[in-house]
Amino acid sequence: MTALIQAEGLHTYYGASHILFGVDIAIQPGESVGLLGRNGMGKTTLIRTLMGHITPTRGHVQYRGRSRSQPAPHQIARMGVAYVPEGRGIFPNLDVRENLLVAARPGFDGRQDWTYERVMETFPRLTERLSHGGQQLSGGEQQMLAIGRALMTNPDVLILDEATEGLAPIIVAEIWRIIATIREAGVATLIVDRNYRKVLAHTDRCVVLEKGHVVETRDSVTLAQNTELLTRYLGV
Ligand SMILES: Nc1ncnc2c1ncn2[C@@H]1O[C@H](COP(=O)(O)OP(=O)(O)OP(=O)(O)O)[C@@H](O)[C@H]1O
Repeated sequence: MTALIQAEGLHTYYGASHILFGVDIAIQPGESVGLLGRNGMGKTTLIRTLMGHITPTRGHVQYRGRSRSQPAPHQIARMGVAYVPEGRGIFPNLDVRENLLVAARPGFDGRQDWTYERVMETFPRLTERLSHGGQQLSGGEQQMLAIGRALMTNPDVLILDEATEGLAPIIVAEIWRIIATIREAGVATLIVDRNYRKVLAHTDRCVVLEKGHVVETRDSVTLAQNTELLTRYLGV
């Protein structure tokens, strides 16, 4: 099986600061992968490198088995990779419906599984807010809209960075329900979230980063039972 994303030996810097040290990570079709590690260990930097927002100084990333040097973020998106960044990224001046429709496009192989109607069914809360502008939505609704927009691109892999950050518990629960629905639909996911228990429960496998190095890759069920490793790498 060809991986949707296969990164090997990534080294990433911000100016003179060396952040990622030879990171390998792969995401297979339909697979749910968690990215764990304490604050500042390089999770967001890795995601931004995979998305082409930062160019690694060494190493390379293949998308569906294809390499090209320094692909732009829009080219990576066209390979079926959707990214919901920390802090969202919706159009504040468009209403909910417009935000979704403007993002709509067929997937990599022409699939159109995620129609406007299906996204609406997945996010019942948004149906009550259709004519609201992006800026009128609550933080949780904005997050749902950001995920909905990503689904409208019919991705094969959805990358979620801190999707539940700063939201009320009832909304957090709703977002995890949505993540489970997306997983059941066969969309691969890469998830970063402070709630490591939830990440372990909603993924097949987790990769642990420590100071820019991958220190563990284990199936999530095994890792959830290994308190020694969780304490060592997550300080819990
Ligand atoms: N734009 C930037 N310029 C310089 N250094 C940065 C920048 N963004 C992040 N860093 C540094 O890079 C390191 C890794 O940060 P990163 O955000 O990738 O970590 P993280 O694991 O996602 O943590 P967090 O959960 O705190 O976001 C940190 O030391 C951080 O201070």
